[in-house]
Amino acid sequence: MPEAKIAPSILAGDFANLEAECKRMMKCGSDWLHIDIMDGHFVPNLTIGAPVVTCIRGKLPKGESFFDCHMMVSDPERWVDDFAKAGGDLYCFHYEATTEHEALIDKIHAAGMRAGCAIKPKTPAAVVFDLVPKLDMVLVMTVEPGFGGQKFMKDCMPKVEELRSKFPDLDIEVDGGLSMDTIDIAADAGANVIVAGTGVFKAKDPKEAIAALRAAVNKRQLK
Ligand SMILES: O=C(CO)[C@@H](O)[C@H](O)COP(=O)(O)O
Repeated sequence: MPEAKIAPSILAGDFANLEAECKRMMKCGSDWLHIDIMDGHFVPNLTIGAPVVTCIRGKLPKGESFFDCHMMVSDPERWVDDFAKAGGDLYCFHYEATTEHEALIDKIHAAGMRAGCAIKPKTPAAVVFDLVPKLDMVLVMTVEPGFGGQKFMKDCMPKVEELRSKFPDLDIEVDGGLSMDTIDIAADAGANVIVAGTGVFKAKDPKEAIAALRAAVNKRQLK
């Protein structure tokens, strides 16, 4: 299983102070920054677009901070070049948002980013099996995408188990409701990239929370 990566979701941060919030998470030991892009169409919520990501990238140099862009958008092909220019490192589109998966992955790679594919809770893991050889990551959503602060859906774990047993070296990300209460279930299933918004930003000590999430994934790797 690849190494643990903890990716705080800045959706749970203070959007009026994004630079400070991102730097705070990096100082607290986060590996990646998870950036939730919502278009009000693919999901019933609106967040930020490439201009905001460009501004954050201006304050956090590439190479020192990894931007994991979760594209909850219809027509994900449309934004690839903008997010590459904005300084995105990983462009994770939703399987449900396109029919041209392979072409999109090629486009993301050609733009210089890693490619991820996310699946919603009701989408079976098998839809991505044939894409995995081309992908850098699969994201198994553990809530319906659209909002932070929702309850972790444990019944998505068989999909993580299925993916981990077929693809031991794949980065498998989980996102939604991850905290110290739920991390062991996700880590035992085989997830190694952990997105946590509320669980980190609202923790009494975010540094401790990040370290504890990482320790839970590492503990599973030793089993
Ligand atoms: O993509 C999403 C929601 O659609 C997530 O990234 C959430 O923003 C995670 O927030 P918490 O559930 O950890 O508060």
